[in-house]
Amino acid sequence: MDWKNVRILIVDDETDLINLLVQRFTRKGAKVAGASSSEEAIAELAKSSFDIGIFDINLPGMNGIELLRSTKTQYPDVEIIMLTGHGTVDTAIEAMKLGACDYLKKPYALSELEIIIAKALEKKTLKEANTGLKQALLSNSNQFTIIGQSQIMKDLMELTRRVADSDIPVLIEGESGTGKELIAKALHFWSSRKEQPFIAINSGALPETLLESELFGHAKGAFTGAVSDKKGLVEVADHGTLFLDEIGEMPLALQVKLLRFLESQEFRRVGDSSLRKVNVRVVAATNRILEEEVAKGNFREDLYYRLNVMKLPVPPLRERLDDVPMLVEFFLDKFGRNKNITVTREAMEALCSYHFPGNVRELAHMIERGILLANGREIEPRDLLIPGGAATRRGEDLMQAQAEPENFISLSELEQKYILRVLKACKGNKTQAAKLLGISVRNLYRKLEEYRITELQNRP
Ligand SMILES: Nc1ncnc2c1ncn2[C@@H]1O[C@H](COP(=O)(O)OP(=O)(O)OP(=O)(O)O)[C@@H](O)[C@H]1O
Repeated sequence: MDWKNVRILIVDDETDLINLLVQRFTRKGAKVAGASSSEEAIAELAKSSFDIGIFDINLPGMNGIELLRSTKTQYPDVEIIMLTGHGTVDTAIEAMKLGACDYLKKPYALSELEIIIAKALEKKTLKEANTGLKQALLSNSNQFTIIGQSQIMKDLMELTRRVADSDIPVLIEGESGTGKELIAKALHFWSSRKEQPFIAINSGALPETLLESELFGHAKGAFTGAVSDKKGLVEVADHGTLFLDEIGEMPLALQVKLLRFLESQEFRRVGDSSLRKVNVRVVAATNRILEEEVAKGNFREDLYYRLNVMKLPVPPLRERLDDVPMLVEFFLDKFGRNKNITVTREAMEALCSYHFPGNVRELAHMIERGILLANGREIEPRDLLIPGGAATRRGEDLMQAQAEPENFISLSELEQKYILRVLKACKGNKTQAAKLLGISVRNLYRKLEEYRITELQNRP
C-alpha cells in the first residue's frame, strides 16, 4: 500500500499509543494527527481534512460512537475504523451500522491495523474513482437523515418504505429544495439494493448527445472525442438504483430511449449495435408538474404513464410548518458543530410563519448563515435575513408603486410606513407586529422610537 500523503486521524485517550502510531505511520509517509478526546478530534476535523479516522470507542466525555456519528454526518468521506475493548462487540456492530468501515478489537497487532487501513483506503479510492464520473453524482453514503414529524411527512415516509423494495420506477414530484433527492436515497438505502450503487444524474444538465452517452455509454469512435469504449451510468448502476433528477428537462428523443429501457432493461451504447441488459431500479424526480408538460408537448405521454405508476409527492415546507422547529434543531446541530447554538423564541416564531419559497434548502441556508452572523450568541430574527420579514408575502402591494421615479420613497420612509401599516393591521399588538415584521419586540420598540411612530399613532 502507498502511504504517501494518506491523511490519518488517531483518536485515543492513551497518548503513548497515539505517539507510537503517529511515529510509525509518519515514517511510512502518511500525514498523521492525534487527538486524545472527541472534542480535540472535532477541532482537528474542522482544521484539516482526513482520509481515515481511527477512533477508540471508549473515550472520556463524548464517546467514540458519538464522535463517529458526528463525523459521518459532517464529513461522510472520512473512512472510520473503530477500536473496541473487551465485550464491546455489540457496540462495534452499532458502529458499523452508523457507517464505520471496520473495527478492530484491542489488543491488536500493528500489522492487523495496517491491513485494515489499507482496505479502508482501497474502499475510499474506489468511491472517489466513481465520484469522478462526469456530471454524475455517486453517493454511496447511507448517512442521510429525513426530518419530518408532520402527518404529511409521516405518510410520505411510510409510502416510501412500502415501495422501496419493489423494482417499479418511481416518480418523485415536488418543488425545488423539498428533499426529493433524500427520498430517492431512502428508496435505495431502504431496499435490498442498498449495498449496490446509487447513481444520480441531472437530466437537464447536459446536451442531448452527451446525456445519451452518459446514460447508455458509447463505443470507441462513436463520435469525436470518444477515444475508448465507455460504460453508461445504467451499467455503473447495475443491481442498484439510477436517480434521474429533473426528468422533466430530458430531451424528447432521449425520453423514447429511456422508455424502452424502462420496459426491457435493455439498451445499446451509442455507436454500438449490441444489445445489453442490466438490472437497474429507476427513480425519477421533477419540480415541474409533468402532467402539464405532457399537455404542452414537452414530455412524452407514454413515458409519463410509465413513471406515474408510483408517484411520491413531496410537500412544500409551507404546507408542513410544524416540521420547522425540528428542522431548525437539526440544522443547528449540523452547522453549529455541537456548539449548542440556539435561536430566540422570536426567531423561531419568525421562521414558523415564513413561507419558504426555497423550501428546506432555504431554511438550511438561513440557519447556516444565522450561525455565522450571530457569531456565538443566540440567533435572533435579524440574523436569519428572512426576505423582507415574515410579512412580505402579504405586503407585496407596497411594491406595486407606479414605475415613475417620483412615486418612489426612501427606504426609511418605506420602513416607517410599513411598520405603521403592520401595527394597524395588528391593532397595535406589538408582539404580533414584530413577529410579522420578522424582528424582535425590542427591535420594534427601538424603531418606533426612532421614527417617533407612537406620536404619529397618537395623532388625531
Ligand atoms: N426532511 C428533511 N430533513 C433534513 N434535511 C432535508 C430535508 N429535506 C431536505 N433537506 C435538505 O435540504 C437540501 C435540499 O434537499 P434535496 O436536494 O433533497 O432537494 P430537492 O427537492 O432534490 O431539490 P432540487 O429539486 O433543487 O434538486 C439538502 O441539503 C437536504 O439534505
